[in-house]
Amino acid sequence: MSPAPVPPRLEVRHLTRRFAAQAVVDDISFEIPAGQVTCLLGPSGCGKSTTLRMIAGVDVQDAGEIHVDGTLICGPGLTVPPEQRAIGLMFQDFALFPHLTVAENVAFGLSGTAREKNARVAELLERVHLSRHRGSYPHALSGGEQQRVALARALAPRPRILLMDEPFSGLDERLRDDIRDETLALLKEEGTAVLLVTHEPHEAMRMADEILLMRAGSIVQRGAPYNLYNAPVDRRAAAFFSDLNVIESTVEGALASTPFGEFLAPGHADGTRIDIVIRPQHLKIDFDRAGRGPNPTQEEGTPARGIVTRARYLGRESLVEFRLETGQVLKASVPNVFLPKAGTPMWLMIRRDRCFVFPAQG
Ligand SMILES: Nc1ncnc2c1ncn2[C@@H]1O[C@H](COP(=O)(O)OP(=O)(O)OP(=O)(O)O)[C@@H](O)[C@H]1O
Repeated sequence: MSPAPVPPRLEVRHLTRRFAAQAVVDDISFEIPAGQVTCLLGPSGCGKSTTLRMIAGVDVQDAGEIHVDGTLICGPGLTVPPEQRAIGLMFQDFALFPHLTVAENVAFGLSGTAREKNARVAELLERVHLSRHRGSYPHALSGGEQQRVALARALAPRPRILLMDEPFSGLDERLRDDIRDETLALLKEEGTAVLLVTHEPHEAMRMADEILLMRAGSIVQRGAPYNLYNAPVDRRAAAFFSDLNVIESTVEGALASTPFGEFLAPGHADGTRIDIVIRPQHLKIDFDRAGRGPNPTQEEGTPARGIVTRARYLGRESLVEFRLETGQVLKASVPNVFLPKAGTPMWLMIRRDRCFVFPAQG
């Protein structure tokens, strides 16, 4: 007989929360297995924190259920109190206890003998490289160190689930990526199921095994970061991850005509207005040779001539803006330093395999 399937560590079914008759979380369902980091990503006000608060037990849903390891903890007629949920919390303001030392902060939620507690505190402080600060008070630590103490404190009781709400947003920009990587390594070692709320796509891409993209209370797309970036469900989902170029067209005979040649628009009826969407890094640039550009290719289609209107160096790449003969402005992102003068004619090609075709918005 095959073993019974392991239930997900966290399972949320049809969760709904209304304020003044408006659903700010509207029938969402998802699951997180042990050891997985899932990011709830979306713009401000889309319902991310409300979702987290219901799972933590500090807010109660109007409908739906929450299960941990296959056991109902919150549903019709049942609400397990927050302190009995084995769920750890880590929020933006780490809220360390100022009158307790680093070691005392980490030990705060621990049970067991003094020896067991000391061993767990020592293990975690070692892991976050803060052993030498065990006797320090929070005010004597940097923001990044305080964040690591908060992480150690949240993980100390070995929670089954860790909920993190914008945990890195109070930190210096330059510190953040290092701390994200360190945090991720520790979370993976501990095998906790993590639900991390963020409005920053970069953070979700860096941290998540799975992203749940949320908009106006609903999950509009879910999947690995690669899938959300490379196969967005709609133009707004695509725009969440980078700048976009949008070329508008109308379908005729299953084809859409553009300055870059004709595009297939299967499944769109004749007369449908569509947006052909492409990220700036998928535009290619070539030089103008006395009014001539490169030959058309199957992959890149027909090149279109444009005039440079602006070029800016952004560090890792340069952003060059062009005006096509149709008047449309397109942005191309080019690695390293590429700063052609305004007015320079150049040729643009677009990676057809990187274009998305959506019905026009609005
Ligand atoms: N207690 C409350 N009473 C009334 N409305 C609320 C309450 N809590 C949240 N809301 C509303 O619910 C919506 C979702 O809020 P929520 O904090 O979940 O969004 P969020 O996606 O986490 O946003 P942010 O990233 O800005 O924190 C917002 O419009 C908010 O004003």
